[in-house]
Amino acid sequence: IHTGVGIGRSRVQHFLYASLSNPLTTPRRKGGGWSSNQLFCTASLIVNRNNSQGKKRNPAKPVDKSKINSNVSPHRAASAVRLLRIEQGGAFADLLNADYRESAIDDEMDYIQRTLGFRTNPLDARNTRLVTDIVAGVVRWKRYLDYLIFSLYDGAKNVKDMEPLLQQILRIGVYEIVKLGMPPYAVVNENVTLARAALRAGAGNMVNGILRRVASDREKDMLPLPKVEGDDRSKARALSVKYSHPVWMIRRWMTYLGQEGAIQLMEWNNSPPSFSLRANSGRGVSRDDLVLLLKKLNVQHELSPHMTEFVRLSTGLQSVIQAGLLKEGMCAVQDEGAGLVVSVVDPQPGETIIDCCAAPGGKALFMASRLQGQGSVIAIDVNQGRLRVLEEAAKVQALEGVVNACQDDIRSFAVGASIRADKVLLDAPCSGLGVLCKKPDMRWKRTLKDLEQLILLQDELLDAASLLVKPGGILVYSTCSVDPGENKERVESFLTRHPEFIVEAVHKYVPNEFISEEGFYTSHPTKHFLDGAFAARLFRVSI
Ligand SMILES: C[S@@+](CC[C@H](N)C(=O)[O-])C[C@H]1O[C@@H](n2cnc3c(N)ncnc32)[C@H](O)[C@@H]1O
Repeated sequence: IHTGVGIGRSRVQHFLYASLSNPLTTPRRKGGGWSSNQLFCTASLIVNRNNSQGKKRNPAKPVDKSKINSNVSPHRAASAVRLLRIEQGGAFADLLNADYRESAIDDEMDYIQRTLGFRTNPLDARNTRLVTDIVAGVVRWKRYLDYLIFSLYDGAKNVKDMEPLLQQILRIGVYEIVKLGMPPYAVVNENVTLARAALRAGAGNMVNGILRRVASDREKDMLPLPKVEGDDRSKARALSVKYSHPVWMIRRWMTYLGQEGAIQLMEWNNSPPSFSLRANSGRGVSRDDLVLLLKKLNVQHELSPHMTEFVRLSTGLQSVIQAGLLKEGMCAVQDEGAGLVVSVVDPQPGETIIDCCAAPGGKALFMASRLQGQGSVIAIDVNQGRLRVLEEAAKVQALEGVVNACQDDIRSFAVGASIRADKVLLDAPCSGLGVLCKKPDMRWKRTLKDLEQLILLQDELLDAASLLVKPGGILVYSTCSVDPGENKERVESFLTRHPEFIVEAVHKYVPNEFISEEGFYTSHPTKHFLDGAFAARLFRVSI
């Protein structure tokens, strides 16, 4: 029996046959737990190593100093370039900022040089955090920022008429003044300098005019805003500017959450996200151990009231990342909303679990850690690149003996397979409408047409996943959406096609506050202050 990740489909099936008749019992590492002494030593080592790494953060390759423009603010130049890359589809808004490799910092400077024609002074840790915050904020507030810019500037009818770099510089400036409340004088000067250096004097003049006008209108509390009035369509259009979301999403939310509910959800999506960490029992790290490490790093935290492995951070995620706790596999960043889906699956040692859409592995690895070294998680995903991330994470978290990755489309896998698992998780591709707070660019990428296509795909994947459940076994269908069309309606439709399944209410598995009247698990951001998530537990009564 193989214990490594990355095996092909036929080997997975062979593995399954073997493990079903003879459950895999990988023993837990002897002495796998960590003493508090070990943990303190580890934390010190990590912190010290990080400090020494910090000294090495100067660019490794020789820099042509003549091309460094030290008048330009590094975080604004980097933000403008990153925003351009996001808009052109080459990057995404990374809130974790987890890439502290020298090469990544070099890459950022290379992009700046290629786009603007010069380098800036290097980004220090504070500047790097500012870039993350500004980029995420500008992406979130894009529609509102553009409304302000084009209400105050009549040279262009709409965004498309303005050159892209100028547009990003203006958005950054307006965001800094209006949403961050930064001193207007500095914001105007710095963004004018950037526009002059990266474009031309005339662009600097335009930035000067618009930002000054924004600053003065804000001072007088006279910033323009459309009135929320008229029929639903007009109201949704005005709300779309005020809360910077696509009209189609607002109209959908107004239908099933009401106008107030839709506004609350948008306010949540526009707020800075908070993060949770899961202590990795795969490496023998308990939540108490993790708490000791966080105390050592002076990171504020509180215990999750819902799950014994989870800790909530108020701030300090960057310190956790820089200290290497993720890289060392001590813990993983995971939202409790997603973690509770694993509680619905309720993995038990010795079980064989198939995760049909497993990558990048958040739930697969948490399920694997709950198996305590006995049993297996077959992690299937159609996307090779994302599956590679899962495989790497399985190694880091010392779970590769339990997780077996397999690249395949679950629809063809299920048709050819004669295997049946104890539990099958289908964490379906979805609109992600429950996690917009953590994914600032997602709201602009999704369309109503996507949602309609995803619903068709979810039905097909559910049909396929159901083939893999043994009689008496469990199928869990989950999403990170708050849309009933992707959640309870998909389950209702599945049950009409599959009378061999019935709903098992999730009372035994998650706290009551998360249980819908139909017996499903639902986490709603504005009710539970977690990511949105949904899971239904379906019991296979017959063959
Ligand atoms: C919501 S994500 C899964 C997240 C994952 N469960 C986790 O916790 O990290 C959905 C995944 O479904 C995969 N997927 C989409 N269509 C698929 C298919 N037909 N067969 C297998 N995987 C598929 C995507 O590649 C994507 O990784």
